[in-house]
Amino acid sequence: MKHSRVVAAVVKRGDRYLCMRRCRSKYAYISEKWEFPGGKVEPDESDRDALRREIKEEMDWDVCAGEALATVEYSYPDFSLTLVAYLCEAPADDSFKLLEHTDYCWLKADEMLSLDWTAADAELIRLAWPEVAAERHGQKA
Ligand SMILES: Nc1nc2c([nH]c(=O)n2[C@@H]2O[C@H](COP(=O)(O)OP(=O)(O)OP(=O)(O)O)[C@@H](O)[C@H]2O)c(=O)[nH]1
Repeated sequence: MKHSRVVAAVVKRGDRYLCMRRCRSKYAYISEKWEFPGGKVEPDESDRDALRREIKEEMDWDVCAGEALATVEYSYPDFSLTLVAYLCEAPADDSFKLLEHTDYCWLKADEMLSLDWTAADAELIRLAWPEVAAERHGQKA
């Protein structure tokens, strides 16, 4: 099974985070799901360089990765990944484009789990904001 290292930017502006919706994909389990912007790290590339490159490519936006927020190991039916999320302050210029996504929104941490995330991202959110996951679990019980 193919394994990739994937970096994702959790872009923060005030108390909200940037959530992006993927395009349709041949794999139903990631098709049109919500994710954080980013992509695969190429051989000999650092996480931070990969993040800067991917966000430039898919949003024409200049984002600089800050501290690592959380790492998730996840296996989908056809491939596996190590997903590393970095916290990033939103640049003052927020004129990004949707070159590879179909939608976006800025949500507070306690609102994020209302979206239909990829399974890896749902796990990442629970790991990064455990209080939000606990609160949501409590509401459901
Ligand atoms: N960018 C991104 N990808 C994610 C996240 N969560 C997650 O499971 N993935 C998966 O990780 C893989 C990243 O691939 P990608 O398509 O975004 O990146 P890429 O442009 O480098 O890949 P490509 O050149 O093969 O198309 C996809 O299979 C995607 O579904 C996430 O939060 N952000």
